Amino acid sequence: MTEIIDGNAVAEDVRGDVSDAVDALAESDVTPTLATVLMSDDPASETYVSMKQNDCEEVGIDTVDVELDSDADAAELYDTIDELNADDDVNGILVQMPVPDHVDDRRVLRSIDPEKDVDGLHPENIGRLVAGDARYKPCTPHGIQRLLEAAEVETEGKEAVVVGRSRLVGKPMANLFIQYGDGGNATTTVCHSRTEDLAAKTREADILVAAAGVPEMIDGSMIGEGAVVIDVGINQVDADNEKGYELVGDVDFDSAKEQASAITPVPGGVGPMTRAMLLYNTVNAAAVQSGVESALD
Ligand SMILES: Nc1nc(=O)c2c([nH]1)NC[C@@H]1CN(c3ccc(C(=O)N[C@@H](CCC(=O)O)C(=O)O)cc3)C=[N+]21
Repeated sequence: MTEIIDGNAVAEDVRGDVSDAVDALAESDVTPTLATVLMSDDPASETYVSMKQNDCEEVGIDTVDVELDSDADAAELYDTIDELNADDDVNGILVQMPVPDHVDDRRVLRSIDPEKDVDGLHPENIGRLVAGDARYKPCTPHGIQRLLEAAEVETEGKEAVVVGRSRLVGKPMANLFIQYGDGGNATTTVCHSRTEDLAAKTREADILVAAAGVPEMIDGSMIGEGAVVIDVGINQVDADNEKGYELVGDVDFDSAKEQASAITPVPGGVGPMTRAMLLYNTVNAAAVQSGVESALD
């Protein structure tokens, strides 16, 4: 039987740990605060940001909610970041990606105070991650590590194949797989849009992470028997329902499930874990900034 890895359940466990850590910080009069910054009219981005705020409320993290017009000057966003950097009440800053084309997203990530960069995307934090000295692990790859751990999937000595080389997922995921220690020590291949004979690579995977952002591009014929399949895709495709769309992954679930020993669904797989690890990073940020020990490792 193929195991369906339940991201909602594992995320609930993480939120429980986070909530306990928030209670412990309260004894030192510390309340973690996350600022979310949204500069987009995209309904999906709006939904994700409001989900992140609801998650915070559930575990006792305060939020600051900044929304900028998508056609505002880029300077408004840079100024907002400067203000949040200077605000001692704010422990974590998340600028929802993507930002509009007229904004330099690399400058955005560079300007967030690295200690408040709970997304783990500042060059200093990426550098530390690659050096094996991570401060905040980027939320999606970190969440995937937790999912693999929860499903008791060994990575050591295994073939890990990551499809996609994004800043948010593919690059940090591959880096975590090659690190020493638990959740690492995997022989790692990164595939992308220029890879020749993708299927030959993906079929070799013991652990396959699909993070290319192309709906259902990985089907059963591309998966080796018994592989563990982690689907990072959250693609909206038109559908004949109330919302007018449905979410599909980068993996064709039905055919992939025939081959895999374990697989994450979409929705209910990686997505909830990404949000849970943001809470985790925010609590650790609050602890570090207030000089209190965090109950989270
Ligand atoms: N600075 C930044 N950090 C991010 O972490 C970031 C970002 N920008 N931009 C966009 C992506 C996307 N992302 C998601 C997180 C959770 C779900 C999620 O919880 N999805 C639910 C379903 C949601 C639904 O029903 O629509 C699930 O898969 O079960 C989705 C998408 C974070 N991202």
